[in-house]
Amino acid sequence: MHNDIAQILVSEQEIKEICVKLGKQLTKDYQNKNPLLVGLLKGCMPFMADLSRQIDLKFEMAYMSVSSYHGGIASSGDVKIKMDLDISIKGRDVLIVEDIVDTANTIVTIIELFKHRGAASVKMVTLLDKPDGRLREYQPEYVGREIPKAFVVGYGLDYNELYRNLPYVGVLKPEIYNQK
Ligand SMILES: O=P(O)(O)OC[C@H]1O[C@H](OP(=O)(O)OP(=O)(O)O)[C@H](O)[C@@H]1O
Ligand SMILES: Nc1nc2[nH]cnc2c(=O)[nH]1
Repeated sequence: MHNDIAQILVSEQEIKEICVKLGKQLTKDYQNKNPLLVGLLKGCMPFMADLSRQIDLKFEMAYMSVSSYHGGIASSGDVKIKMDLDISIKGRDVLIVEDIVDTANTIVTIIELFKHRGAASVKMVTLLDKPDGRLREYQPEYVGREIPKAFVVGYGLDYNELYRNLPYVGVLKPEIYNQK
């Protein structure tokens, strides 16, 4: 698997440091609130597991499965809810946890939905932000690392459902895409 990676963009060590830093900030900012962390599956999984253990507060966690990348490396622009939340977010301070913001189609759609459902506040924390990929205007409140406009895999991020288990974030070798 590691042989398919051309370049590591965010190392395992850097990811650990990002989780510690964001965890401290969120602990401070949500001190007197009762936040609900909402992870957007599947990509959020490793980040949510590591980040949540760095937040020194009592909070609930919930998950929603959304997808707009139907295989390959291009957003369809069509955000599908594959599994919805199992709790009400009415009146809650929601913190969405994501692995990446790219076009921002996913996050803008979900924020609109959560506001419509009556959340008291909706903010987001993302491990990666790719500002050059934007198709919609959006600035995440909490960002681990900005990255350039390249398709990345690892630490939750997939290519055709593979590579999510890489412990770092990297760029695939071009021949991997060309095999299809
Ligand atoms: O800003 P955008 O261009 O909308 O891209 C961001 C979304 O893309 C990925 O999800 P994907 O649709 O690939 O589903 P997954 O989490 O199951 O991999 C990622 O986890 C974000 O949810
Ligand atoms: N795996 C992966 N999914 C994404 N979704 C939006 N951008 C990306 C990306 O760079 N890699």
